[in-house]
Amino acid sequence: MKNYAKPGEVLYHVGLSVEMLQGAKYALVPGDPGRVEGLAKAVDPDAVYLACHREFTSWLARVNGEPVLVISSGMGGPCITFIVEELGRLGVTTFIRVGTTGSLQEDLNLGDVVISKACVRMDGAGRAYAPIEYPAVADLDVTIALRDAAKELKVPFGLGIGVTTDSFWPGQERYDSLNGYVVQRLRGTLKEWQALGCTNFEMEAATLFTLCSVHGLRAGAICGVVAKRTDSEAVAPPDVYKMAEKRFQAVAKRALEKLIAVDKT
Ligand SMILES: O=P(O)(O)O[C@H]1O[C@H](CO)[C@@H](O)[C@H]1O
Ligand SMILES: O=c1cc[nH]c(=O)[nH]1
Repeated sequence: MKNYAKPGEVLYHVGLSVEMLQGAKYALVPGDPGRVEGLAKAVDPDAVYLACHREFTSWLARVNGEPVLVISSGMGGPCITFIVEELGRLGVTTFIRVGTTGSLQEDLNLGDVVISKACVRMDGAGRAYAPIEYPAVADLDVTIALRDAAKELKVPFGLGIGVTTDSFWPGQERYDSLNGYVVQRLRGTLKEWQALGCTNFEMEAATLFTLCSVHGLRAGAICGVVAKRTDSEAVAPPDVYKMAEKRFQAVAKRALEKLIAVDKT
């Protein structure tokens, strides 16, 4: 039996109650709190601010009349566990991560979007929920909605297996860290993920997928490419981010419309 929140109960970390969510079953989840308002208004110009607790800034939007929560997760696996645990208790059943990423394949360019059908579990938080042999897979319907939306909007996209890490620097084999050092265990991993056909590095999707599968919830992920790791370790300038942001906002909105329509049938 699920441990749902009681009426009037404001959950400790996200600062939200069932009443504030107005029945929202869908959540769009960017990492960055600064991205929430823009995403909420792109989805619904009349979206309203809800709360700001720790890294969790939240707004409520409507898509075809259906309430949709837009809430930041903060960075990394541990942070996104709070989103699944507390929003799950508030009745959210579908989570779409809307983030940024570093691409691993030559044909995934800066500003493109990448949809994850599964992720390699290089995170730590997910291990508290399921042994490492358990796969981090996205929900099929959510993934298809994201793919079809990207196709329809003619947004350049890739779809594949991402790699979720706990560390932006050595975990993603970056040598431009404070001490420039990557532990032996992680040297050569960039090439290996590329050889295995993985699409991208980011830091939350595997944890989200693992927790959602374990809890019987749905999850998907779409990320804009802000670093092209076949070329360099650097993060691209803001104009690239802006282009990616417009694209992932549009795809997320269209995917939600599709998903909501399918769910109603
Ligand atoms: O842009 P967001 O959603 O935060 O996602 C990516 O950006 C952060 C690192 O720069 C990590 O959280 C990573 O997953
Ligand atoms: O290279 C990148 C870019 C964004 N987010 C990541 O986790 N890695």
